[in-house]
Amino acid sequence: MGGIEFLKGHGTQNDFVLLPDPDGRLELTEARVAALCDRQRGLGADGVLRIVRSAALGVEAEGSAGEWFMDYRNADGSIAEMCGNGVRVFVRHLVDSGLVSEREFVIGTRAGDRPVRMHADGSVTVQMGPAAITGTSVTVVAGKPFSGVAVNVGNPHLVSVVDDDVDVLDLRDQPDFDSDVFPDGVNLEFINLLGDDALKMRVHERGVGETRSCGTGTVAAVAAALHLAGTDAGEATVDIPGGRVVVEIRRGGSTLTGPAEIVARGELDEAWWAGLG
Ligand SMILES: N[C@@H](CCC[C@H](N)C(=O)O)C(=O)O
Repeated sequence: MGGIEFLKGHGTQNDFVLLPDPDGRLELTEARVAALCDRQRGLGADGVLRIVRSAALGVEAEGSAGEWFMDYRNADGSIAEMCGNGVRVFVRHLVDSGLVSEREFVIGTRAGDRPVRMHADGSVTVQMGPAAITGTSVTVVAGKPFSGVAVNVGNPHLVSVVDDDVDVLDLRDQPDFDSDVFPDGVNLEFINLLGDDALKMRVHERGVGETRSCGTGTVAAVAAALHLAGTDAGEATVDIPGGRVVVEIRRGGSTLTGPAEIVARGELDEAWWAGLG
């Protein structure tokens, strides 16, 4: 008997295990996701993208106009609303594998439907919805406080402008944050402003740790930078350790454009999977 099909992909080095599950048959427990993402005892990834038809998901995908739904999980097994880099990789797979024949379509996510467009070079533009400024808060990295702008892009972010080069921050441990402001946890972005239309960013993701990129984080970062400059519309490149993306913010909406790569495919061992429970 064959194993369970998987693919491995990344968007600006934010990497994912993709699990094609059109009919929603896989039992994706927290333990299975955490084992798959473990870089020593599993395949290794920042998260899992389950590729499931909206119709097979029932209530969770109710009202989605998308044929396909991105069921995203963080590396620790927790469920998150949205993943900007993940959507691009998800789209790349759907188009490359022929599951979708158009270049423009809609993906269902827990944060709502996301219209997408795949370009000739394989890069993808995602309409990310509104990036809502929700207040301010403080995070503490290695004993040093950084004030930031809270932004909701379907999932929660706190963006701090840093005077020193973001490269010097030690993000190995979970930075402290105010759990009264972020009861469900938060993604923490640290940015350098490189001019009016360019940022450099590092990120500590909720449910993962430091990653080499976070798509929703880049949208939050540009929205916060514009907000601090007294405006709510503009475009910027964001350099993250894993590459570069382009973000556009406009009133009530935003777009994220960047690369997406599929790098491997194979089968999980069924006995290993079953043993994880
Ligand atoms: N890497 C993602 C964000 C994934 C979810 C995040 N860790 C959360 O818990 O909200 C992205 O590219 O947006």
